Amino acid sequence: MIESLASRVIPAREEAWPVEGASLDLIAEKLAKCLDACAILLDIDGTLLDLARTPREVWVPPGLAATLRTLHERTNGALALVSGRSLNDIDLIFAPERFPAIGGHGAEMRLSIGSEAVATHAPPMDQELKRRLAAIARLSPGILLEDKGYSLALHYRLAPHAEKAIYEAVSLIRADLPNAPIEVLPGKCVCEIKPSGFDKATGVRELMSHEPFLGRRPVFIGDDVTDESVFAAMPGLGGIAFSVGRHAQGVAGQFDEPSHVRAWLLRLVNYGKASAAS
Ligand SMILES: O=P(O)(O)OC[C@H]1O[C@H](O[C@H]2O[C@H](CO)[C@@H](O)[C@H](O)[C@H]2O)[C@H](O)[C@@H](O)[C@@H]1O
Repeated sequence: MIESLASRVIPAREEAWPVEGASLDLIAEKLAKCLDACAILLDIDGTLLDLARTPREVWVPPGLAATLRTLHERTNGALALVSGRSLNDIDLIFAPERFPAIGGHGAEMRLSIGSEAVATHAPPMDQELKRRLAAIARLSPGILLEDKGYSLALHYRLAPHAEKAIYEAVSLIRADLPNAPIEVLPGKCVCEIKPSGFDKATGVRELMSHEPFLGRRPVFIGDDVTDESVFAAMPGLGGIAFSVGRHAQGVAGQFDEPSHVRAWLLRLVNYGKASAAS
């Protein structure tokens, strides 16, 4: 599957495709010339948006939605958000904008702004299991529950001392249910219990097998452990990846923080304008 997709990658004008070791600025300049052969894939929390104390407190800075909209147009619709959040949540954050997206770490996918989710890889989580996991929040004030329907996330950014106790409590519940098809996904101050069998990389591979993404070179930016599967998938898809806030295996470059990602995306848009005019 990976090979067949890679072999269908548009051999993007070689002079335009960024070379290894190039500066982020030069990469933006080169990518701007071949956006019609690229797919732009962007993680949300910690990549596009600054991290906030709680999931509800994130904020979309002025200009970001317009930048994403322009990139969506310049790639003929091949821009997608790739997130651990549910599609519903993504839409609330970016409202009134809507973008193609992979939600729930690959549980859900929407191929175009106007379409509904085309893939739902996860049935609702068993209610009894959810109740047991939710009770873990009683361990300490400050532990927040995020119910995504098919998964449950326990956030401890406001109760960092509770991290060990949360993971221990989750392990005990899992030990009780050795055959349950679930896995624990550690994120930034969050412990998520999700169905096994998919991740962001499976979501991205599936997305890239559909129009308008099919045959394009993906450019992915992500910050978290949960983005590493996508970093690893990029070479097989003929794409490149960038990390945020830390070095990661196999990435072509690193941004220090989300505001640098936003500024780089804006440069990409502006370089694109300049090359369209010349
Ligand atoms: O894949 P992403 O788009 O990066 O989403 C990952 C998780 O992001 C959210 O949690 C994280 O961001 C919150 C807001 O900044 C922060 O308070 C929390 O500590 C982080 O873990 C979201 O709530 C999760 O569902 C996503 O899986």
